[in-house]
Amino acid sequence: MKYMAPPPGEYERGLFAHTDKPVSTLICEDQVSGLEIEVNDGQWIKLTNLSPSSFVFVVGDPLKAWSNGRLKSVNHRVMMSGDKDRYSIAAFVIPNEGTIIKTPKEFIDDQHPRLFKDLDFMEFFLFAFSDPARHIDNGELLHVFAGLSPPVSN
Ligand SMILES: O=C(O)CCC(=O)C(=O)O
Ligand SMILES: [Fe+2]
Repeated sequence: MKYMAPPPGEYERGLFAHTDKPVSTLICEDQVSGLEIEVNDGQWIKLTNLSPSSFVFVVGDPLKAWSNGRLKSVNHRVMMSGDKDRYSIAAFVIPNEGTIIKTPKEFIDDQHPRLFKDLDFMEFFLFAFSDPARHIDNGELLHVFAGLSPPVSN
């Protein structure tokens, strides 16, 4: 992906805040940082000074569902500053059509009640990019599609 440098002196959105809809994503960025993650108190942290051989592993919503919420699908975005364009590569894990994401029973007990219904990956993925989903907050899509209880905070 290529993100254009913003106008001089500006701090501009390159990619809107979202959680990933593939099972997981590996991101590699080239020289110019810009990837930010949202932490619990609503603060955004820029991932800076990644070595050129680093990859960022992003847990997607289906992996959060599989792990019964133990793995967090972090909200992230790209913000641009400075005068250089940014290049990144993202490798998405998309399972075969027909794959059902099912929480293993080992992740469910009295302290950790089941949070999500079994979900058909491709149905969820298509829903996430469908017209009705445009009116739903991106971070809520998993809960709207498969949540069994009110959303747990990320
Ligand atoms: O370009 C990046 O570093 C982030 C890309 C990303 O979050 C995505 O494609 O889902
Ligand atoms: Fe992403």
